Amino acid sequence: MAARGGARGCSTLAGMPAVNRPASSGAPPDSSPTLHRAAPTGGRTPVQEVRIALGERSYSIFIGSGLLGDAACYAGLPTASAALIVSNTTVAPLYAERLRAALQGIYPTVHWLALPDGEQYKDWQTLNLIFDALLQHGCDRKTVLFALGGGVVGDMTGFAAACYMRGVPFVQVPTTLLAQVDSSVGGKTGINHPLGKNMIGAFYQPRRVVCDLDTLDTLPAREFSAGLAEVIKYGPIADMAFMDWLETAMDALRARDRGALAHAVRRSCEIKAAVVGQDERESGLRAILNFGHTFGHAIEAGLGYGQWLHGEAVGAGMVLAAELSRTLGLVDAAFTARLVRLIERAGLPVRAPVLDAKDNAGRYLELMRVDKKAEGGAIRFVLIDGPGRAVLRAVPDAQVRAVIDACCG
Ligand SMILES: NC(=O)c1ccc[n+]([C@@H]2O[C@H](COP(=O)([O-])OP(=O)(O)OC[C@H]3O[C@@H](n4cnc5c(N)ncnc54)[C@H](O)[C@@H]3O)[C@@H](O)[C@H]2O)c1
Ligand SMILES: O=C(O)C(=O)C[C@@H](O)[C@H](O)[C@H](O)COP(=O)(O)O
Ligand SMILES: [Zn+2]
Repeated sequence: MAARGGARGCSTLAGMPAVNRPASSGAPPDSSPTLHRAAPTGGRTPVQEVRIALGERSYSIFIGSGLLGDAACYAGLPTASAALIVSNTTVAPLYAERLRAALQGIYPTVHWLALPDGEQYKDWQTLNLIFDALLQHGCDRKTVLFALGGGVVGDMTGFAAACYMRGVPFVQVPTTLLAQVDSSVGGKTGINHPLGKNMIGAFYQPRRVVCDLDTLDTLPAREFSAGLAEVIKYGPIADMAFMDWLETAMDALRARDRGALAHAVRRSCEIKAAVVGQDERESGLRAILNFGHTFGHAIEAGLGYGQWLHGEAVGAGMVLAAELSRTLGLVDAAFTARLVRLIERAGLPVRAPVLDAKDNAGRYLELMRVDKKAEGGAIRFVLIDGPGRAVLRAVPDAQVRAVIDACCG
């Protein structure tokens, strides 16, 4: 499929069997260990493994309870004389010691670094702290980086790994819901620019992803809701059965029920793995993962990074993108109402903020013109082309303006 402007049905996962079969099938063998665990005890969920099939860059995503401190999760990774755990000032005190203890039998030296916490620090200056630490510790080109934290730490650590000595291995240990269901998987790494979100970066895959569901217990409710936005995203773009399930499981998810969480993280990772496995560098299909993001990134940059959380901006952005799809006749009002209700039930804002009191729509359009999906000055939106199907399409400014005017503030 080619996600190019205009035509219906050009960017869809519907009917693509790869999305519905476990991503583990067909993956080439690698050095990932198989985690053998006894039946769950003491409320623990069994360990699940999702494979992302990218030829020699294939890797496993482990999902379960108590994984962070389990050395078995890190067996079979590249050998090195040192590892560097990159975290932040909030997550490091909670979890860095547990990860360090698990890694100390594997790497002779385990260094760690805590970056300042916040989206506003996803920039060059903070990225440079990782290079400073690597050089000050005399880290060589085999050093393995471990990203311990949310999407900000993960995106920056991955980018640092892509750049340091032109590439060192890295592992994602995501501790937010958003990072477990989305940012730790698929190899998009990078930093923000004041003029545009994630504008500087690289596609660079981790060697493994270890999702410890227990870490979500300490996540603030607002951050948890933000993560739910990226979970909800997978329904309208790829899997309406998952959206049905989310409608029944939303209360359990928000109560952080382990079983519900395990299913949400696994299914999200399966869908993302299937998409990325077909289009690693976003030449087409992968753009569907950007549903809600064209508007969402404008909100983040327009308000100033960190004012609205990424997931909050994506939640309101999905409402705008769904409404745009409706005005173009791609979905009906019942579908958009259903999606808006689900986003609301996740504890997310459904009305986008006003970015400019004088010309709000003009400001949105200005910010969206730098979106990475734009071509020749035309902004291209991920639209819902019938429930469970997404399409990438340029839309005339006047229609975008009308939706912004109707849905903001
Ligand atoms: N690479 C990708 O494919 C991709 C996908 C989606 C989002 N992203 C990026 O991810 C970022 C958002 O990630 P995020 O939502 O994880 O935000 P985040 O990394 O800022 O983490 C959210 C907050 O929760 C704290 N935190 C993390 N884990 C915790 C825990 N277990 N207990 C208590 N506090 C914890 C963090 O310190 C932070 O304050 C954005 O920069 C976004 O652009 C990237
Ligand atoms: O993995 C992808 O592809 C995504 O689009 C996932 C998004 O949730 C994520 O926010 C991503 O970082 C956005 O990518 P960008 O290329 O629009 O910056
Ligand atoms: Zn996102």
